[in-house]
Amino acid sequence: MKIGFIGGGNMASSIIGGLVASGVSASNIWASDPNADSLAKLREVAAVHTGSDNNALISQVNVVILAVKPQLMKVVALDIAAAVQTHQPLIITIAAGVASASLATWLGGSPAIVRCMPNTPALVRSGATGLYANDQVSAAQRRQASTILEAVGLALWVDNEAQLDAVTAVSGSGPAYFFLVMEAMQAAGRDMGLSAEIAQQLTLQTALGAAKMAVASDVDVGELRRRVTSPKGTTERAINILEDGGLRQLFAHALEGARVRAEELAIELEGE
Ligand SMILES: NC(=O)C1=CN([C@@H]2O[C@H](COP(=O)(O)OP(=O)(O)OC[C@H]3O[C@@H](n4cnc5c(N)ncnc54)[C@H](OP(=O)(O)O)[C@@H]3O)[C@@H](O)[C@H]2O)C=CC1
Ligand SMILES: O=C(O)[C@@H]1CCC=N1
Repeated sequence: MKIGFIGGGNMASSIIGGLVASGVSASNIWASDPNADSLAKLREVAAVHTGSDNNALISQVNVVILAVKPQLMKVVALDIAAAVQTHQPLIITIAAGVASASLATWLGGSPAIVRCMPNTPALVRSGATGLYANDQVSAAQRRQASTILEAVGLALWVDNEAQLDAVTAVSGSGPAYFFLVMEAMQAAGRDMGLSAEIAQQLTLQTALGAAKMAVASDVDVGELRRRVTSPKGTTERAINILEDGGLRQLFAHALEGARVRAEELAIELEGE
């Protein structure tokens, strides 16, 4: 597999780091980006081939990962369309909100497209990615896409593209919800007299420990919560306050808002 990244920013850097750490040779990775600083940072991650010509990259590889900002996707796709039609690589797009049909229209022909939604913990190889393949993607190309995204964490396929909007709401935006909860817990700890440093360390270690336990556990997270909650104890008091405040409904409402916004973004980008 020869893999080319168009756009060599944060996400490209993290995926390249994951690929190399998982045994892919840097000599099989290309990246193109007009930003010389971005390319220099990538070369610090691994000795990949770098350049500024997106079309030259396409002639070298059989998998192209589009990792530019969503708003740039149309102009980049129109520019590489002829080369993609000639060389027929698998196209993997990680841009939020760019529908595979829009991308296929811009590229022309019948391109094999995998659209995916990763998240920022990919930067520390603990990402969660949802993937969708259009009808042109072969079984071998699906395996290639899985291999690439699994290099930076969990990678799960969804059956239809609309489900990527739900993936965006759950795991794409998800790290921000947990960061918000951590911010709130740290602030509450400080308000109760802990130093900022202690409130922060206790909060972060608790988040890490809870996540590790949840992933390793053979019971669901509801049961893990009940095991912390002693009858008439401290946790019960706090949980009751959160439940009475409508936390579950608030989360349902918030995630539905994110899902609807993902739908809106796709329509906005289609029209650009
Ligand atoms: N960060 C996140 O939380 C997530 C990001 N994504 C998606 O990943 C994609 C990349 O995000 P991220 O890595 O954070 O963005 P970055 O801005 O870090 O990287 C994008 C890179 O593309 C470069 N670029 C600009 N124009 C071109 C061009 N014509 N050809 C090639 N490269 C170009 C940019 O250069 P310059 O800086 O000079 O503009 C920049 O180096 C986005 O589409 C985003 O939606 C998906 C899930 C999560
Ligand atoms: O907030 C956003 O729109 C993007 C998509 C998922 C994470 N960040």
